[in-house]
Amino acid sequence: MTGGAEAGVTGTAVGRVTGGAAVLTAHGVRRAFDGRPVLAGIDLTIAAGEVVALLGGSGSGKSTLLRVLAGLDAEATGRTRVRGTAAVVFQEHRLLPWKRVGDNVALGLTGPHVRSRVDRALTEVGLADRHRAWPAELSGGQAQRVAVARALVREPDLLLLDEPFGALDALTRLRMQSLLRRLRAEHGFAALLVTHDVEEALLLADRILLLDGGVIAEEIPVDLDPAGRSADRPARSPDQPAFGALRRRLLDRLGVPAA
Ligand SMILES: Nc1ncnc2c1ncn2[C@@H]1O[C@H](COP(=O)(O)OP(=O)(O)OP(=O)(O)O)[C@@H](O)[C@H]1O
Repeated sequence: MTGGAEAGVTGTAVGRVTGGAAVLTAHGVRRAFDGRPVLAGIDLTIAAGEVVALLGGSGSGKSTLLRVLAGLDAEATGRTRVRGTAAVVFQEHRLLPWKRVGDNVALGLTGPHVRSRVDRALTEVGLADRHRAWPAELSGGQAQRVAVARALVREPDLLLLDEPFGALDALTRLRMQSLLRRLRAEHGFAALLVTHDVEEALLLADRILLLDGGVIAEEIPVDLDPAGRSADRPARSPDQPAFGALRRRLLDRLGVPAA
């Protein structure tokens, strides 16, 4: 998906991103359901290559905001702009069950090198040999890897991720988090990650935004080791004291009492 104009939200693809430029800007985004405001004026900028996590309580409007930014909500108002190419990964894999894995990844691609691009993307998510499998033959984690490959094959400047690992078991989720860190280090895409999971936000993000009362109520830079700018740097760990302190601060802010 490329950032494009949708009724109510103006968005224009204006070419590839160059270093340091904002890959996403949103200004004054509002959305109400049945007269009840859910987004009440959101301003947001994501720099090229930056990973931003969007945290907030259940029903705070995280998925609504992501859908607006993805150009999937015609009713929202405000301005959004994506520079370059954006791709979305949802909590459910959304693969077409009647198409083989490779054809799902290739969906909508044109040009002479589709097959090799698809093979490369599947290899990058560890599924080089599942090209001809049907979605029903995959585990939940594998299906979600295919969904990531389908996004990756578009060489996105920005990934919009809506609870992408939320339906996976804890071990698979950890594997997917480290896959995302590695892919980000290799490809340098920016990402907006909607998550319920404070630890996931701290492991992956450069910056955390707290959505509350329809606005970005707080912005917290994650001042820990880089979350994967380079594949060989040690990954962040929940064992680090600074990590624990930030986790506690976020849980307090979300109203989760200390154990
Ligand atoms: N299509 C819709 N019609 C009516 N109300 C909606 C619709 N989509 C979302 N809402 C309402 O908007 C509010 C925000 O929903 P949203 O799914 O964006 O929250 P969320 O922060 O992603 O929640 P969760 O963390 O539980 O997924 C909720 O009160 C929800 O009921």
